[in-house]
Amino acid sequence: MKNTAVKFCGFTQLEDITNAVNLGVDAVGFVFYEPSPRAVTAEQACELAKAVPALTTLVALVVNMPEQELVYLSHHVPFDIVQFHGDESPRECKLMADRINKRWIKALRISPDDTTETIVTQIQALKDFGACSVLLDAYHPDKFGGTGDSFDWDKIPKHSPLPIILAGGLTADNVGEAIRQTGVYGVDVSGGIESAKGVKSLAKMTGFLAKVRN
Ligand SMILES: O=C(O)c1ccccc1N[C@@H]1O[C@H](COP(=O)(O)O)[C@@H](O)[C@H]1O
Repeated sequence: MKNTAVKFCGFTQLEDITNAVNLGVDAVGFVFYEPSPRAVTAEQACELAKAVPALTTLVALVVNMPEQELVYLSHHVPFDIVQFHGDESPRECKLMADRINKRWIKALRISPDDTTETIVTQIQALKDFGACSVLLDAYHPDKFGGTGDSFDWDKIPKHSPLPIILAGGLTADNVGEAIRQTGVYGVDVSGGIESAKGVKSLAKMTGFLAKVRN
């Protein structure tokens, strides 16, 4: 039985990162998107990154960030992977990731109009442009992510061109079923492990990881 990789996203507090790392999370994410209640600045992220040990992946989540800002971010925050979570095209993702010499993930926001076939086509395009993984999140008309909404997991391809990270409305109550049903490579959660926006709950992080590992 393979282990499912786990990313916890949207950290704003040093202590929460330390707790997540001690619980054995694979990756932690910082949100660099000002309208988000979980947003951090490059300066704050630089301090928070001190709690991330060498073998835990640090992910920078950005939404339609101008290239110059991303370059600035890459010079100030020691992140490993950039997660594009906006309207960036595969080509734009590649160009920006190449500019900062980082591996990248692209979030696809799955709408009711999407089918397994449209999802596979989009994932193939990301692969062709060099993405290392794809993240599938729920579509929301006014928000880019972190909505707590999930989507129809039946649409997730069983044979994907890239490893799939599932996100959107995951909690300790549904993550076990999500993994059983989809067999995804990894899961990503923000709201489902919080006590308040941007503040993680140790009990919820513990419960979430227990359900993934079991
Ligand atoms: O967390 C945010 O505020 C956010 C803002 C803009 C884009 C993405 C955002 N978060 C990511 O959305 C998914 C799902 O989050 P949730 O578990 O449903 O709360 C996840 O990748 C978050 O990191």
